[in-house]
Amino acid sequence: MSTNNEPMTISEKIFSKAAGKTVKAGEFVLANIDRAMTHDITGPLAVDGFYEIMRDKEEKKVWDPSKIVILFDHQVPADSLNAAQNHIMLRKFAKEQGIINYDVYEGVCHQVMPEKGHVKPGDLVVGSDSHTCAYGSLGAFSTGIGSTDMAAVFASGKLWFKVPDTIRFEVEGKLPKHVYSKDIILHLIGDVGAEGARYKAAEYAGSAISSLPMSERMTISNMAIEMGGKAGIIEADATTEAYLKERIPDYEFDPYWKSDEGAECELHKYDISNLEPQVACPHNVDNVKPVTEVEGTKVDQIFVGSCTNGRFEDIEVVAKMMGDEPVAKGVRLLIIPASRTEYMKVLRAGYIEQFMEAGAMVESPCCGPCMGGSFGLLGDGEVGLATSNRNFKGREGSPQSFVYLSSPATAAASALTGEITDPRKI
Ligand SMILES: CC(C)[C@H](C(=O)O)[C@@H](O)C(=O)O
Ligand code: SF4
Repeated sequence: MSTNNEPMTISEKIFSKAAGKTVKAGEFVLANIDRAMTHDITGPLAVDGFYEIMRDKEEKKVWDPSKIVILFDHQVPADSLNAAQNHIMLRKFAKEQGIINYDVYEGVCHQVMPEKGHVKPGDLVVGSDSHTCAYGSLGAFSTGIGSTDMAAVFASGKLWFKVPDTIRFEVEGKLPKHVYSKDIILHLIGDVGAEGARYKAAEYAGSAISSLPMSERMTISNMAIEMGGKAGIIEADATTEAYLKERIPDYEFDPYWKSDEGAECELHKYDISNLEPQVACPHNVDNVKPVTEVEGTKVDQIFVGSCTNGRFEDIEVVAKMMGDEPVAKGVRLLIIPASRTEYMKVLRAGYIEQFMEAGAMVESPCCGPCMGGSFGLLGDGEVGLATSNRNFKGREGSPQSFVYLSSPATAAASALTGEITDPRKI
């Protein structure tokens, strides 16, 4: 795509393809969207906005139904009359327009989108959800937009962007035992802060990233927004290729979709060989401390799930660490696999029986208590530990509650003791 030999970032390459001409960071472009995702919370407003835009048109059709995906995940199964009405409205819209619609049983949007093969390297993807940056784990430029922007995408398939600058995190070293990609991303966010990557495309590279399996890469890309990032990209490699070949029959690896050597970026280097498990403390995601500084904090509820850490691999870590031990007295352990597919893997491995024996609760795939809009809420003064991505005041229920964020391993260790516990000591 490049017309000269200047090195380009992967974001510049993707926006050049989407704009049909070579563009650089800082330029404003009208970009063609490859894929658009919306869900049960932000979808209804996008649909209303779409009809508003189309009000004078005789034919009120979306630009390309095959490029839109509608999912229900935040309030499922419908937990209020309002949610039920929203589901009805979106089902009707999807049917009329011929749009793919994953219903209440399928899972969390950011798990289902990659899982069902809706994203590939080099794509420009938008979703009306802030954690849409998760699909950067597949080498796409993927970002969250508002419902009114989504209405414009439904109508035209295009959206204005400023091509972002790049902030590149080169992470080297081998992860110590019981330390996971969640600890890496919490460490990075704690280091650069909640605004550290504002309107930049975060790129994650280096041996510590390229050695991660897809499940752990998704955790890292998912949380780019918690440092203000517009995207969170990991260039595609053999691991990505193997994941995509199972899902997109005609997928062919294209080495073009990566940042060129020497492309302009703000570079941050890390060595995680001695990284401790990390915990984000109330009430900000960048309030990150090593677990040893917060161990002993009593917890009332532990939530293992969400688009950040609700995959089979995450839940397996918990199952293995807990073994035959019960959940500590007085603690509620809530486990919610991120999708039906992940749930089935957990089921087939025998872990659901193990968790139920241990006194945990296992729920069908959904966002659950992640953003406090559904069930499993925290009451006044309660302390929650979660494997999700946000711990803002009131995020999981009462504004008088406290949410800590950690890896599944730290969550499992804490479920056994009833207090925040260093998984290396179990
Ligand atoms: C409901 C939705 C708008 C929201 C988001 O955009 O992130 C939610 O998914 C969240 O995690 O807070
Ligand atoms: S699991 Fe949480 S972070 Fe992910 S989409 Fe749902 S509410 Fe948002």
